Amino acid sequence: MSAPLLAVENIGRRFGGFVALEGVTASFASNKVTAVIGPNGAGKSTFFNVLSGVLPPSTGTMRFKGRDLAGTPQHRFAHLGIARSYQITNIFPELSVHENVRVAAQAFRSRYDIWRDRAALTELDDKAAAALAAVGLTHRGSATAKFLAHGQQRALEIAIALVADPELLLLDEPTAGMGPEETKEMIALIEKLAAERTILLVEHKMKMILGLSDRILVLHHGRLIADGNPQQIQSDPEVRRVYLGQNDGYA
Ligand SMILES: Nc1ncnc2c1ncn2[C@@H]1O[C@H](COP(=O)(O)OP(=O)(O)OP(=O)(O)O)[C@@H](O)[C@H]1O
Repeated sequence: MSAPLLAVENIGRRFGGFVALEGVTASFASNKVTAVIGPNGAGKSTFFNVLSGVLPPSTGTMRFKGRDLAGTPQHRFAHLGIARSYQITNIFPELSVHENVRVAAQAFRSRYDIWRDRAALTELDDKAAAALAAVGLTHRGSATAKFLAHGQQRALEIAIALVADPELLLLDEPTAGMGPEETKEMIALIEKLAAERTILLVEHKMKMILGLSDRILVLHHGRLIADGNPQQIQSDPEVRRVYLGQNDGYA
């Protein structure tokens, strides 16, 4: 078995006296889709925020490709190969779709050579075009971002994350607010992206998770209560007990 892309050990996070995440140990192999699920307040966002460098963990260690991430500032995460999308669409509404991605590509590059020469600009344009192609938005490149449909805005957000060429892509509720058709398109996109990188997602749509994920982690009260493939998770008695009476559609 090859070394995991990301390995976390005994990760915890406190907010004052409140323990939002405790003792989570897991490792993630390359080119797999892993979903993180759990009832409201289970610690999913906190886990994501820790994995993407938004919040430092209070306890535990994280290693990415064998490198200890302790003390790594958030902006370095993308350079190391970890990028994320957010739960709330996070784009510049007045810029064009292409400009949104190019600005991200510009921000990602070394600030010293951005305006160096024409070739550097062409490179940024090419990078933006490749990211848009990867999410199927080439045909909307010149549209003003605010006029995109919700599903396309979420795809644009993913394109923005892709300019860093991440090996690990964290998606926070990528289908939030989507109807069945847009959800189907997003699933197809995630499947396509997963062929070339590792994907971790937080989602509430259980049917989607069971169909899409190679592996599912279940958090409850900040603890990892189950870790397995969709079949194992579906038949796990503790998971069933936790979801009983929840409105997450688990069945
Ligand atoms: N910045 C913070 N300060 C204090 N408490 C926090 C903070 N962020 C999260 N919490 C608490 O930590 C717990 C876990 O929250 P978190 O948002 O990680 O859960 P979640 O599983 O993502 O929930 P949801 O499904 O509702 O988004 C909750 O009780 C929440 O109130």
